[in-house]
Amino acid sequence: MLVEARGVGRTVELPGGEPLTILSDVDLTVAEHDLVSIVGRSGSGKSTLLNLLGLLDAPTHGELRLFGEDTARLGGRARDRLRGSAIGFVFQQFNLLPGRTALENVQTPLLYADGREFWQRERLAREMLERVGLGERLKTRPERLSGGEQQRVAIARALIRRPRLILADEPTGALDLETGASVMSLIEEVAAETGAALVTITHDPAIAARSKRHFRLEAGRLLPAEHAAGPDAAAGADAGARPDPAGRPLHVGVPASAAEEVVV
Ligand SMILES: Nc1ncnc2c1ncn2[C@@H]1O[C@H](COP(=O)(O)OP(=O)(O)OP(=O)(O)O)[C@@H](O)[C@H]1O
Repeated sequence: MLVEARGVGRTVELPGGEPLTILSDVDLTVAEHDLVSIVGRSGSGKSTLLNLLGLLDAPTHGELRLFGEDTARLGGRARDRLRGSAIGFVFQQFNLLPGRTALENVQTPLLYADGREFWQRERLAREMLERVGLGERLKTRPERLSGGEQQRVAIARALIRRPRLILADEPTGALDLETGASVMSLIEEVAAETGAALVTITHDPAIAARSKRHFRLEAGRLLPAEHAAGPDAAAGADAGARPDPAGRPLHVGVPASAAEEVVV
């Protein structure tokens, strides 16, 4: 199992000393090849949960095991190492280094790798950029690429170490509908090739519908999306068959029936 969260929560202390619970009692398991979506209103705790799964923050309650390891037992260096080698992040804002070429951006994670990955970083980065369809833009800087191309560079950078877990936070939030769908297809294809699991946080029901399992966060609690109420409820049972706002059928990467499967 890649992720096993049991009763996971996070409470922070406000400046006045009062506790604020941001997440509580989250139970979640994620296996290889899993495609999980999490929707939720602004402030419901989505980024907080993703930061826990990405070893960027630590839970204050419960048990979080990643790749079989109890994360509470990991020291700082072990966490950094595990994050770098096993987790790939894709963000809404592509977070590319300006002034560096696509090739340089994609190589960045390998600067901290050992052995073959380090020495062959340029070749690996070139292969990855070819894989995402940017083999002709290796020497181009992000500021001269379109949003969709920049996200492809970010995906190549996130996936160059073949992470077992891909965490995507609003990966299509800055892209138009069609570019967003093709970027999602690309992430899903690369995840399928490597057996990685993909956990996507999104406001977009069409993006959520592409997953196999659907959840929503409500005031810090993780619920199956079919129990949802409110504007994001469409990410649950029937989202796979919904037309997009322009009235076209959605390009979904999974059969509509898969969008109905909710497993907790
Ligand atoms: N360190 C912190 N101290 C105090 N409050 C925090 C802290 N981190 C997060 N919060 C609060 O916890 C809630 C959840 O935050 P989080 O960023 O996880 O929400 P989100 O669902 O990702 O929102 P959005 O969709 O707007 O990004 C918010 O109300 C936020 O202000």
